[in-house]
Order: sequence, then C-alpha cells, then structure tokens
Amino acid sequence: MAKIVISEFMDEDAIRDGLAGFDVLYDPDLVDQPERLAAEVAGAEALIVRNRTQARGALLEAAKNLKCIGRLGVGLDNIDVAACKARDIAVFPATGANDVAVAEYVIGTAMVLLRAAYSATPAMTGGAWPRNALSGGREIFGKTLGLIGFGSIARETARRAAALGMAVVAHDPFVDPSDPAWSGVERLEVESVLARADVVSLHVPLTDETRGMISADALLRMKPDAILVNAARGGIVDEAAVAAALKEGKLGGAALDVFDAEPLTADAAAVFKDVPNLILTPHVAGVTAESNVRVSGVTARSVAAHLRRA
Ligand SMILES: O=C(O)[C@H](O)COP(=O)(O)O
Repeated sequence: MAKIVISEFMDEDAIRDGLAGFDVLYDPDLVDQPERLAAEVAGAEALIVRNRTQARGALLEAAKNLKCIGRLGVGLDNIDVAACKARDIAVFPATGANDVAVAEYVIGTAMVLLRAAYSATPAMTGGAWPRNALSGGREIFGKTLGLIGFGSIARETARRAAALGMAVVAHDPFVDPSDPAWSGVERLEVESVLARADVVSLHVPLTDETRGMISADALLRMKPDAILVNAARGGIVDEAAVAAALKEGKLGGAALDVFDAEPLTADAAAVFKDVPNLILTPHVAGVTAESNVRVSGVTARSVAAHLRRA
C-alpha cells in the first residue's frame, strides 16, 4: 500500500488505527533532517506535517508521487498551497479539531492577565503579603472581547466569552453579514474592534494583508489597559511594539503563543525581558492531549480516504 511519511509528532493510536494497512514512516524528528526527509518523500504518496515542515520548493519537487498532504493543524502558511493545487496534490487541514484548545487558551490567558494576581508565589514564599498591590485585578464579566477574524476558533472563543458575561465584537470581511454566526456578536471594522475591546484576540491566517496588522500604531488605537492575545500566527503582531507598549503602560497585558521566527531564540526573546503582565508560550495554544488525538484522527482519516480513492 501507498507510503505515508509523517515528519512531525502525531498521536500514535491514530496512526495505528487510521492508517492501518499503509506503509507508514513515522519519525517526528524528520522535520529537522531536511536531506533525509527529501529522500523519504521521494517515494511517498502522502506527507503528514504540523507547522514546522516547509512543504514547498525543493521538498515538493522531491515528492514526485505525492497525492496529498495532511496538516495536523489549521494554518497553511508552511505549505505552498498554489503549487499543490497546480500538481493536483490535495491538502487536508484538520479544521475544527483544535478549536476548543485555542478557545480555552484565549479565555484562560485573558482571565489571568486581567486579574494580574497569579505571579505572587515567589514573593509570598519569600514572606511577602502583597494584598494591596494585587487588589486591583479586573474581572472578565462585563468586558468586551474583540475578535479579529471570525472563523470556527473565534466562534468557540465567542461562545465561552458570552457564557462568562462578556460582550463580543468581531471583524471578518469573509463572513457574510447575513451569516447566523453573527447572532449575538457585533460585526465591526478592525478599527472599531481595536477601539472597543478590553480583550483583543487574533484569529486570522498570516497573509500579505495580515502581516504587521498589529503594529505600534494599531496598539495605540487600543484601550491602554486592553489585553492582547495572539494564538494565530507570529508576524501578525509587531513583537517589539507589544513589549514597548507593555513597558510604557500603553497596553494592559499580552499573551503571545506564536512568533515571527520559531522557535524563539534567546536573542529574539531579549526584547521581552522584564516586560510586565506578559505570558509567552511555545506555540501550544492549539495543542492539548485531547486536541492532539482529535487532530491526528481527522488527519489520518482524510489522508487514508484520499489514498483509497486515488
Ligand atoms: O495551525 C494550527 O492549527 C496551529 O498552529 C497548531 O498547529 P500544529 O500544532 O500542527 O503546529
């Protein structure tokens, strides 16, 4: 049966159950061995990747027999989708399978950053009692969530926000105004979302249009105590501008899960040193134990079905 190469981590039960009968090469370290990866894909009919394998250029050229790419996530910026289309290589993102993980990350970090009270442990184990200093934390109830992008992850986030008593506003030119998804959510232009929201969360792909969207200027148009959450893609946000705004008190807090260059190097991270009310995470908003099972299952099924049809 067809050969399937999996170059990044995937749930092993999903490989065993969903790809049974296929000749599978699963090596989560392949992504870091470009020459070996190119040699392995030369005979493959399917490639399964997360966000690090760059399915473009030389790798695609080497993959002469490729019929499909399974993406263990939703962002497609690491795949040359146009080149795949031209060669009739199907691309299967795991749409919907990590929505809950990202939505919980957004709500969780927003609550932590609004409350700004959960970093007292070192001071307290040192004998301090910073009650006065930490008494000004804010509640999420009654605040406004502003979503830039209103796809399925943003909608999961909106539902949770509404359940917590937030108002929700959103911008997405690709969702028709008559779409029932807008029910209970105010449809606004980007500028108004930025101006109105207490928590701004990004849910757009990285494209020429969205690159640099949250610039120093855009940050200035947000409320000075607003929280910014970026679990979408690095490159949408000007990282140095976020660090500066937090230091200067022009932004209330930020959670950044994604970065312009990943992994974030110590040099690139230096800009975030001693920045207040900042949460940095290594591109894990969409990855939980549960979402890895769902994402892997969906991807295995899409790839297997395509190869059986092909
Ligand atoms: O695009 C996505 O869905 C997220 O970046 C997570 O993707 P990954 O875990 O497959 O990299």
